[in-house]
Amino acid sequence: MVDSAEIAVVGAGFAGLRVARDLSAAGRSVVLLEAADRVGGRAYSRESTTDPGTIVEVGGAYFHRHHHTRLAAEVDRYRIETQPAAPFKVFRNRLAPGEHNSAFPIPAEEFVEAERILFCLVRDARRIDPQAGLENQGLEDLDISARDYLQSLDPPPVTGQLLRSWIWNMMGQRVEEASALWVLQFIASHNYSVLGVILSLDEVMSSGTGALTSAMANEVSDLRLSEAVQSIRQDADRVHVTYGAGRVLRADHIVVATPLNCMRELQLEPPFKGPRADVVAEGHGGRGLKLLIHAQGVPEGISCTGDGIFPTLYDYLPASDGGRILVAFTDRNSFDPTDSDAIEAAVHHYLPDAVVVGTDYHDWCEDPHVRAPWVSPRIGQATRAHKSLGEQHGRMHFAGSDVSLQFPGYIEGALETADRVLAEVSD
Ligand SMILES: Cc1cc2nc3c(=O)[nH]c(=O)nc-3n(C[C@H](O)[C@H](O)[C@H](O)COP(=O)(O)OP(=O)(O)OC[C@H]3O[C@@H](n4cnc5c(N)ncnc54)[C@H](O)[C@@H]3O)c2cc1C
Repeated sequence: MVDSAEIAVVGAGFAGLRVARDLSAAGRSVVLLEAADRVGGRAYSRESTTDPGTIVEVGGAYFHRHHHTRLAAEVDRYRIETQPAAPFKVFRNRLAPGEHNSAFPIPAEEFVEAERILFCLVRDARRIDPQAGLENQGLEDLDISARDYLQSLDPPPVTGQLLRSWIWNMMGQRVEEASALWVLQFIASHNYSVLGVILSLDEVMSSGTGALTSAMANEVSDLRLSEAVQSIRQDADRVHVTYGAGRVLRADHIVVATPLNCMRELQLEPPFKGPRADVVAEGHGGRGLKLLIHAQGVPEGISCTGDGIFPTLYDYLPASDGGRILVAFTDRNSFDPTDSDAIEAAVHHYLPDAVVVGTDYHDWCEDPHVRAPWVSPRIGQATRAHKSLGEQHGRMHFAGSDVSLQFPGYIEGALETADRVLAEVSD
């Protein structure tokens, strides 16, 4: 086994796979080191634990071709079969006061005010240049809690609850903990469209993301699984990478494509300095929890949004027993996914007749190779370090959705940073 390469890549999620595959194709000598025993990282399709034989996504799944063009190109390259996300036909929205059981749940008496709120969101998102980094644009006044920001807009009740529920879902943090600036960044990324964010949950890969990540991995010349990197030291000529049981790999460059919340466990020499060092040490605050709830007695195409401990609960797949597998979003601080009584109560909040058969999930916060689900900064972090998180550090380069400028928190963001890093190491 060689102990040197032109380029070492750390982490075989979408970012690391794309970098290592394209460098392999260009004839560069590359070694991809992955701590887990599988590729894909936070894109993880596997057999359901509640419905054996059914493949489910416990991590990233949804995309929209219009916005997520790099991912669409990968899907097309390997002829990966896709299908529309389950279309919603039945609505149970608990958006106090009352229920609003329609696809567009805003009542007529709120139309004018709802339009004003959407205008304010788009107006404030327009202050963001998604390519510039949030720390460089004088946006500190927006880096406040999403709760305080929404209160300042004074939305009418149903519109306000709808926004709080979706923000909780998309940010993986309650509105009091999530940064309004990060919400606005999502809107800016999706062509300055609020609906663009919600409608980006459009399409899924029929056999799971694993089919795509395996196809990408097959084109990587040297992939080493179950090999965690511990330290990276660089001198004037090379980087020295210590991994596995103390082995050392020498390379001209290294691409670190690990989740942000794992970076503080890597011993880097020289270390980061300034706000970047602080934010890496703190870790981001995303705690999003995606639960796959196998239930009977629920209508096909159900969609629930509202004031429950699950801000959203919606249809995902048919189960083999005639029931449905639903997706619920909440966050790991607010909810214990092992508490089956709490799951039943949370489902009954929207669907009193449902019978819960079982629940499946992956605890990303406890996964030692990931440490958190999708990226969602703590209030005040993004205006201290955003673009700088992905900046080249000598011979070290940084990729991954968590350091993306345009699509952080999405698979597309991982591929976006791979483009940047490929350009850096080609110079
Ligand atoms: C529950 C959930 C739902 C999501 N939903 C969506 C969605 O619907 N649509 C969407 O686009 N995105 C979604 N995302 C986000 C998306 O999955 C991620 O942003 C994306 O997959 C991250 O890719 P990545 O390559 O940046 O990092 P990762 O996929 O996390 O890959 C990083 C890799 O680094 C490895 N690693 C860590 N430390 C080391 C080390 N020391 N040495 C070697 N290897 C190491 C890890 O094992 C991992 O394989 C979701 C994420 C989660 C968790």
